[in-house]
Formats: sequence, structure tokens, C-alpha cells
Amino acid sequence: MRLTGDPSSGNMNSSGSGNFLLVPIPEYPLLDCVPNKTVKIVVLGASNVGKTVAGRSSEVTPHVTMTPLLHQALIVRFLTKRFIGDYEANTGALYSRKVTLDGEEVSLQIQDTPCVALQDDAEGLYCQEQINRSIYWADGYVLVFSITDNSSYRTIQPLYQHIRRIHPSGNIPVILVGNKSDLLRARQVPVDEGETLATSLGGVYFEASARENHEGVHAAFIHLCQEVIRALGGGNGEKRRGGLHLARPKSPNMQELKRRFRQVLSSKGKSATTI
Ligand SMILES: Nc1nc2c(ncn2[C@@H]2O[C@H](COP(=O)(O)OP(=O)(O)OP(=O)(O)O)[C@@H](O)[C@H]2O)c(=O)[nH]1
Repeated sequence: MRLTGDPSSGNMNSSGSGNFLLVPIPEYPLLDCVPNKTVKIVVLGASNVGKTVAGRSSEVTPHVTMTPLLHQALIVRFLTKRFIGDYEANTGALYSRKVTLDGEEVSLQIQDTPCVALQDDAEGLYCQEQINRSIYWADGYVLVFSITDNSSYRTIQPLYQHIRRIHPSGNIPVILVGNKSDLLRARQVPVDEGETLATSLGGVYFEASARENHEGVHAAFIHLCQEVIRALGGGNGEKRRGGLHLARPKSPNMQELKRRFRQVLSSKGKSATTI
């Protein structure tokens, strides 16, 4: 991401006065993606966990408008290596980048989403349709909670079940990220609970701080990319996860027609012999 100011100064927090504008995170033109090597990732979680800055605009555009005293996130940390203190971004932005994974160039697409919330019964989820579409679209899932917020942790299991309902079969590459690991004194979710939950989801647990550390965030995203590549079959881009295949519709009408046709033929044959 480039600032209209001087990004090399590293001073990207919005502590200064007045609004300022970020030009878009440099986009890798979607049409120009590495053929057949695209990894699609969606970042999901409760409100205020630091996944990205979401839920504040319905405009779908990769532009990120910075205003003071707002928020920041993991996606931006991963893409820019920087922590951007306070900003407001667009919900539903799709960021695309070229990354090198195990020596191979891959087009990485990361979908920003609005937050999800537990329903009153704490089992179901309030989940916008836009999120369902993102879940359906994605190859891999970053499930984020804040280690300082137990309720965000409790959202993860229902969220995963929700993904499972959208992709009922097949391998679901997933990582669990406990963000805000810099706030140790405010910790509400112990490390082993994160690990246990991640294992039960078939993923790996990462603790990260979008605020303090790029490496943790980077390691988490890269791990997921590698999992996705594996699940897609060595990066050849084929969608092999059961849930993402639209099953070729059987043709019950054709079969029914054939059956009836046979029935008619055999009954005609019978009647012919009885005549
Ligand atoms: N201390 C600390 N604060 C963080 C970290 N990541 C995000 N925050 C802060 O947490 C708040 C929420 O961050 P957001 O990125 O808006 O969280 P979100 O998950 O996108 O929230 P929604 O927009 O409600 O979906 C902001 O005030 C951030 O500055 C972190 O690693 N450490």
C-alpha cells in the first residue's frame, strides 16, 4: 500500500491532524493473474478483532480511505508489512497480489468482509449475504478472534459450522488467528484453547499482533496459502474441494423419460403378443 504521503518514512499512523487518503493497495490486475494459479482467501471473524476494517461501507472497491481515529488490521499488515493505526476502509474490498510460494508465482486474492455476530442462542450466526458469497467463493479461510475478547473466540466454532454448511464436503483449508497478542495483560483466551479449537477445525493456530508484528501475520497467511495450494492439487488451479464443485446436475427427467419409454415399449410388446 502506498500513501499519498511518504510511506518510506514508516509514519503511517493517522495521529496527525486531518484526513488523508491511501491510494489503493497496489492491485495485481485480476485479468493479469497467473494463469491457473490463484489462491482465494477470505478473512472472517467477529467485530473489532482486527481482521481488517470492515462493515463501514457497502462500496466494493479496493480503495482505502483513511480517516483519523478509526481502525486497522491483519490484511493491511500482511499486504503492506505496516501497521496502520486508524483508518476506515471499504467493506468487501478484494485485494489481489502476486506472491511467490515455494519458488512459484501465485496470484493471491484476499477478500475483506464485514463482521459476523452470534445470535442470541449463541449457536447461529448473523451473517450478511455478502459473507456467504465470499465463503462460497474462497479456497481458504482465515478465522480471526481477539485473544482479549472471549466472545469473539466463541464465534469461531459456529462460523466454521457455517462454512461447512456452504461447503458440506471436502477439505476446507483454514487457519485460526488469535489477534492482539500484544495485549497480554488483557488476555481472555489462553493459547491452549486456541490450539485445541484450531485442531478440532483441522487447522493450525497462530497468535499474531497486527499492531506489533508483521512476521506472525505473514507466517499465518503464507501457511494458509500453502494449504490451499495443496488442497487445490499442487497449485494447478483446479477446484477440487467437493463443496466448490457445482455438481453436474443429473437429468432425472431424461432418465424418467427413458424409463417410461421402455415401459411403453414393453407394454406394446406385451399387447402385441396378446393380440
Ligand atoms: N492492540 C492491538 N489492537 C489492534 C490489533 N489489531 C487491531 N487492533 C485494534 O482493534 C480495533 C479493531 O480493529 P479493526 O481492524 O477495525 O477490527 P475488525 O475486525 O475489522 O472490526 P469490524 O470492522 O467491526 O469488523 C482497532 O481499534 C484496531 O486499532 C492488534 O494486533 N493489537
